[in-house]
Amino acid sequence: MLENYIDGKWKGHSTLTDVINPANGEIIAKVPLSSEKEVDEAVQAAKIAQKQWAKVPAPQRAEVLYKVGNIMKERKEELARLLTLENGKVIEEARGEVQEGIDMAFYMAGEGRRLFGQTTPAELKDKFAMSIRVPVGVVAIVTPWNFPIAIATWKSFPAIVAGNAVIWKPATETPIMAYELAKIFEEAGLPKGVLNVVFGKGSIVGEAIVQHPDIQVVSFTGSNEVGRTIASECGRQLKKVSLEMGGKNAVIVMDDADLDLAVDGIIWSAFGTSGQRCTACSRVIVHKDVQKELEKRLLEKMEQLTIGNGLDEQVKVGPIINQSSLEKIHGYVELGKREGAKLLAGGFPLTENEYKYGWFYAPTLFTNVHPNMRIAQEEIFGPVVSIISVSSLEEAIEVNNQVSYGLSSSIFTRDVNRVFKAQRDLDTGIVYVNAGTIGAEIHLPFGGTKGTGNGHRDSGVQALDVFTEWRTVYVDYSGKLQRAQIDIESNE
Ligand SMILES: NC(=O)c1ccc[n+]([C@@H]2O[C@H](COP(=O)([O-])OP(=O)(O)OC[C@H]3O[C@@H](n4cnc5c(N)ncnc54)[C@H](O)[C@@H]3O)[C@@H](O)[C@H]2O)c1
Ligand SMILES: O=C[C@H](O)CS(=O)(=O)O
Repeated sequence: MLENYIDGKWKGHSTLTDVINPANGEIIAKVPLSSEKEVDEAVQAAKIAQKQWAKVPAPQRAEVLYKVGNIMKERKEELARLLTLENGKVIEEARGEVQEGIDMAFYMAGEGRRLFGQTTPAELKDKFAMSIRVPVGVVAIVTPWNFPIAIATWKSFPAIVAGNAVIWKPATETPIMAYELAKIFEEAGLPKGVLNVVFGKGSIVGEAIVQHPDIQVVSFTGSNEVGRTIASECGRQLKKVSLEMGGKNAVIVMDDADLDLAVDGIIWSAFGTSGQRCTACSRVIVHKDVQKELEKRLLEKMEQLTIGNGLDEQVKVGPIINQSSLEKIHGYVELGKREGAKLLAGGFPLTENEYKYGWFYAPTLFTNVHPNMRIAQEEIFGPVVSIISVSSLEEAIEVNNQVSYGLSSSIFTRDVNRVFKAQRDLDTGIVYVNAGTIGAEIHLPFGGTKGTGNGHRDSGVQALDVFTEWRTVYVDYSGKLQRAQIDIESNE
């Protein structure tokens, strides 16, 4: 039975819901469905804690993150197995996700000794000017089920090292990672109230967070639908909001590409995590001269994919998170057929034998897809790929950019001129060259253009911009009143 973590105490709740292993339908935990009351309790605790936490020197705040990183490292295998149990992703990817969190802990702990501002000459004599980062106060993070620990670390670690207190609402499908991370923070000695975890529905706990007048920042990762609602409420309240949302990512394969490399990149990006990554490849934009050969090699590789329970080391494609996601994916496949795309492989849920009690979908490949079809425009969030044929690099870039999202893109080519044109013209926050669309590193900014975000970034030092304000400080040590903004000569 999981419990909320508020003001350094574990608090049970009378209303609970089941946490289900998507690979076999087993109930693996029960999680609170909290209310506005618990959100307010957490905010009141956070307000008190933050005042003290902000006064702790940043290098000391960072010590807690070093400890968190070390505990995560010691418990890496156990955390990865729990992650596979609640989310379904295959164990090697679960290990990779936990490692992202560990990397983020050490990276952000390093920021405790940097948190750089700027110093600059002042206009006037005997005057000093600088800008420094200051914490915002109480911040909220709202996270999705597809990367339940990594994304939480991308947000909570910069927030905490910068001197804020955090209210975290994890996705109800994957609360175990949140529970474990809170326990790790507790063991690492984080003062009470600096991190508070409130479990519950987005429509209740999420909305209460967004509405709460004492929460200064909402950092959200999830769907566009929810992101828009959050943004409009935050806009009404003039509350800072950082949004990381969906994607419709493409791999471009040019006629000079190493096709085997491109196939490996597509398979990994499209079917890894069963296509349930914001960065997943769901379009392949291929030069017409190599289309047939690419399709042949893709189909051969797809046949070798083992689908099943992610705890089995041989399995490469795990389950879909739940029944409603499975239905959404299948709905898009049926739509693609009606739109006139040609189904080359997959296109159905797996329901027999070992798949009977879980939610599995066969890796699916469409060809003859027109860029305007809905399957080529909308986020499916499952193992479904559409092949679109083009005749030139310019056309490939145009097709890539003709969607309302802008998260990740990739190009396979051996031509350095094409590489430089592509990285200049592809309208996405992340561009890969001769690699698939997934595999972000935590010390670089992560996020996208257009409908994927609102200009903020997770990860990298850029994450600190979400959780800090800039304070500009002028120190006049002349001992007399000097007046800026009037003719400097008159201040002689
Ligand atoms: N760009 C990125 O960095 C990134 C990374 C991972 C996932 N995603 C996106 O996330 C989506 C999948 O995740 P999901 O299904 O968990 O998304 P979701 O939008 O359904 O839920 C995300 C979080 O928001 C909460 N929520 C739901 N309604 C809310 C409301 N009205 N107010 C406040 N909070 C609310 C949910 O409970 C959950 O914790 C996909 O669209 C994927 O592309 C984006
Ligand atoms: O969302 C988290 C992932 O790490 C992003 S990626 O697909 O690996 O780039």
